[in-house]
Amino acid sequence: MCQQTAKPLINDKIVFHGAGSMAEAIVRGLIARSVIYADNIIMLNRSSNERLAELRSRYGVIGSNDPGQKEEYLRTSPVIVLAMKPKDAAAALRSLGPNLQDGQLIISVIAGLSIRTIQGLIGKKQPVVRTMPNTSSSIGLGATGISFSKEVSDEQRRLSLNIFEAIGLTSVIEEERMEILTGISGSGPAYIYYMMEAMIASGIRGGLSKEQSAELTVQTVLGAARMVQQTGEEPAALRKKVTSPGGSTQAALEVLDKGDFFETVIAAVSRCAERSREMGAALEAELSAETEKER
Ligand SMILES: NC(=O)C1=CN([C@@H]2O[C@H](COP(=O)(O)OP(=O)(O)OC[C@H]3O[C@@H](n4cnc5c(N)ncnc54)[C@H](OP(=O)(O)O)[C@@H]3O)[C@@H](O)[C@H]2O)C=CC1
Ligand SMILES: O=C(O)[C@@H]1CCC=N1
Repeated sequence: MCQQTAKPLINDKIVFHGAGSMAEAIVRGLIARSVIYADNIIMLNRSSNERLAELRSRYGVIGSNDPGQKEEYLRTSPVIVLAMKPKDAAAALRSLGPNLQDGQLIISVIAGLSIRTIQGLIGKKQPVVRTMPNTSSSIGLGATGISFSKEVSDEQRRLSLNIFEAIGLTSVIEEERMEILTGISGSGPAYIYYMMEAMIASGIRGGLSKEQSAELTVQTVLGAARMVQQTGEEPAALRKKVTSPGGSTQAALEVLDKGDFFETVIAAVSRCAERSREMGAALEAELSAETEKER
């Protein structure tokens, strides 16, 4: 008897234009959740054949560096995810523009790059979804901010949400909030890892083995995040429950406060948002310079 296999949620071909850490995190998450067949995912990069071979063997995706094939994939795929570094985006978008067909959906994960600048560099009012995911998408625990250009159809909106909902939480926001979101959830995993690095190092300095210190730190971070999620209590309320008056936690928090921990984190998030805006402004300036040259 012929076995019925469930159709995956996403049946469109998706091209990843850029095949680095963020593209891999999304692809890994999508494949792990079986929401798309691997051979519907095409990964392109600029030059690294070894990287594409690695991705092909790891996930069964299609990866190509052949200029003719790349052009064909970009011309025909209904969805193109822009996943190169901001510094490479202007050149990539300028050469992409003439190949695009009306209605092909552009999804960007590039920090700072606005919808307006994307459409300007492409030279067309293409439907654009601007997102800011994070690398935890690779294990289905991503947090992605999403904004839509007005050209995005309902169907394309649903498709974009399907992609990012499959790999974590999504939050549809006004585009002007994308930079602050980048400061919280796009770059946020790095702050938590940094904190963990410091906690692990202190455990080792205090005589724990590296393994013990790492294991205890991971479980502590995981447990703390789950506590906030599952109890619904505010982090401040949960912190108070750990902190006995005059006890060891209070002593530790006083040291953090001496280093202005709370305001330092706020300053870091704010600098991250500002840096995203600077990167966006640099790309917008490239667009303006080009428009000026054409006059
Ligand atoms: N890493 C993260 O945590 C997050 C990153 N982002 C955003 O994702 C984007 C990518 O970051 P990340 O994955 O870390 O970067 P990586 O450096 O890991 O990857 C960049 C990729 O882009 C490719 N590339 C460069 N130029 C072109 C081009 N012209 N055409 C096709 N591919 C090209 C590179 O190919 P090659 O190696 O061959 O040059 C490489 O595969 C950035 O814009 C960043 O802002 C967003 C959220 C989180
Ligand atoms: O560091 C960066 O620019 C990117 C954006 C968010 C996370 N990484």
